[in-house]
Amino acid sequence: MDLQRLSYQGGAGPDFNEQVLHKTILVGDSGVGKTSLLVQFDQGKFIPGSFSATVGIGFTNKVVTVDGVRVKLQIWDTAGQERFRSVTHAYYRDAQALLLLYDITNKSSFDNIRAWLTEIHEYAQRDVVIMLLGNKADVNNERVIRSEDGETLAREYGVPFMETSAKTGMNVELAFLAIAKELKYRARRQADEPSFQLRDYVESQKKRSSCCSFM
Ligand SMILES: Nc1nc2c(ncn2[C@@H]2O[C@H](COP(=O)(O)OP(=O)(O)OP(=O)(O)O)[C@@H](O)[C@H]2O)c(=O)[nH]1
Repeated sequence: MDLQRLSYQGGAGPDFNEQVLHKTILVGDSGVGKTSLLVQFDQGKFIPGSFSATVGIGFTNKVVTVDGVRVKLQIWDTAGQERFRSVTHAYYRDAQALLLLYDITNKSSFDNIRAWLTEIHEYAQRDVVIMLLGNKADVNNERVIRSEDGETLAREYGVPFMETSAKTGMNVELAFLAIAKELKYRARRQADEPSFQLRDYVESQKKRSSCCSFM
C-alpha cells in the first residue's frame, strides 16, 4: 500500500506537541496486513483491492485517550519484504512498542514469527512492549493457523496475543489502545497506582468481546 498517503499528522490537538511521543512499529511478513491495520485504526476504513507492497517506511501520528489521559502514538508502518529489512532494523532501537503480525491464512507468515522475534531481540530495546497479532480473522474459511497456536506461541515468548481483522475492525482499536495504556502506565505511573499487566488486560478485554470472535 502507498505510504505517501499515510505520512501525515493525524488526530492532532492543541497540546499535541507538549506530549511525549510513543514510537510504535508494525512489523511482520509482507502482505500480513500492517498497512491495512493502521488505516483501519486511523481512518476506520478498509481499502479492498489488489495488494501493493509497502516501499520503505512511513508513520502516522495518532492521539488516543486512555483513562482520561491523551497519549500520542507515532505509528511506523514498515515494509515486510526482505530487501527492506536493513532499513527497518534501524528504526527498532528507539521504539517503545512493536506490533508483530502474521496472517492466519498464511502458514509461512506464522512460522516466520520466531525469526521476527529474534530480530526484535537483537535490534530493539530490552524492555520494548511486544504484542502478537493474528490478522485476517475475518477469512475464517481460509484459516490455516488455529487461534490456540497463536496463543501458545505468544505464551512461550511471554507476549500478549489477539486475533484481528483490518477488514472488519475486529480488535484493531483494542490492540492499539492496550499498547497506549501500557505506554502511558510506564511513562506516568503514580506511586500509589496499582501495577498494570498488559497480558492480563488483553485477556480480560478479549473475554469481554468474545461474542464477536471468529473461532
Ligand atoms: N480479508 C482481509 N484482507 C486483509 C486484511 N488485512 C489486509 N488484507 C489484505 O491483504 C493484502 C495485504 O495488506 P497490506 O496491508 O498491504 O499488507 P502489509 O503487511 O502492509 O504488506 P507490506 O507492505 O508488503 O509489508 C491487501 O490486499 C489487503 O487488502 C484483513 O484483515 N482481512
